[in-house]
Amino acid sequence: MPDAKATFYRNFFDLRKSDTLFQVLLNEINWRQDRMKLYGKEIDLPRKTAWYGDRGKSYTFSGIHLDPEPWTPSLLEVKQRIEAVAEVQFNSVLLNLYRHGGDGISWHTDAEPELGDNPVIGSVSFGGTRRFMFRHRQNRDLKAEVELTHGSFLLMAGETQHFWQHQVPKTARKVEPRINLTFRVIVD
Ligand SMILES: O=C(O)CCC(=O)C(=O)O
Ligand SMILES: [Fe+2]
Repeated sequence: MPDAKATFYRNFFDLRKSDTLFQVLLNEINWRQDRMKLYGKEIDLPRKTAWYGDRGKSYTFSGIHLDPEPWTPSLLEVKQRIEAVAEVQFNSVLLNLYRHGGDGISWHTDAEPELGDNPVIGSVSFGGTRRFMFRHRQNRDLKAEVELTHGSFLLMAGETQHFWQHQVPKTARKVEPRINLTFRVIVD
């Protein structure tokens, strides 16, 4: 991918660890149903979300203001493992729960001002495989995609968020529930 710095690690967590983390996160995370404005109407986001992190690192996402809940042991375990390769210290994580194929996230960049200029985003997936698609903002013919499998880790850095949008499309196929964790660095 030109104008990007993205690295994919397929089996970053082994199967046993991934199975455990999926179950623990499904049960222990305080999943919320957030809403967003779409053409003047309030609608449910097509996924459940949660926001955990260091105290005081609050964040605005799609017009929703989120205060972080305190780290849990399993979140800290995942954070430590990915920090070893990401070479940054993450201070917060946005979690997404895609319950079925009707859940997804549409085209966007992770370019909120809280993230600074060239954000490092560490994205970990557990559960059902979903497509993760990229498209270049200036040249829409430039595309890339990766299957985000159980236990995988996608690291995005450098100018990726300036030049590339991403999405997890909804699908009519039968897919298992999926948990995604996007670790971020909120700068103050
Ligand atoms: O579920 C994913 O893999 C992507 C989530 C995402 O793009 C986000 O939360 O900003
Ligand atoms: Fe994103």
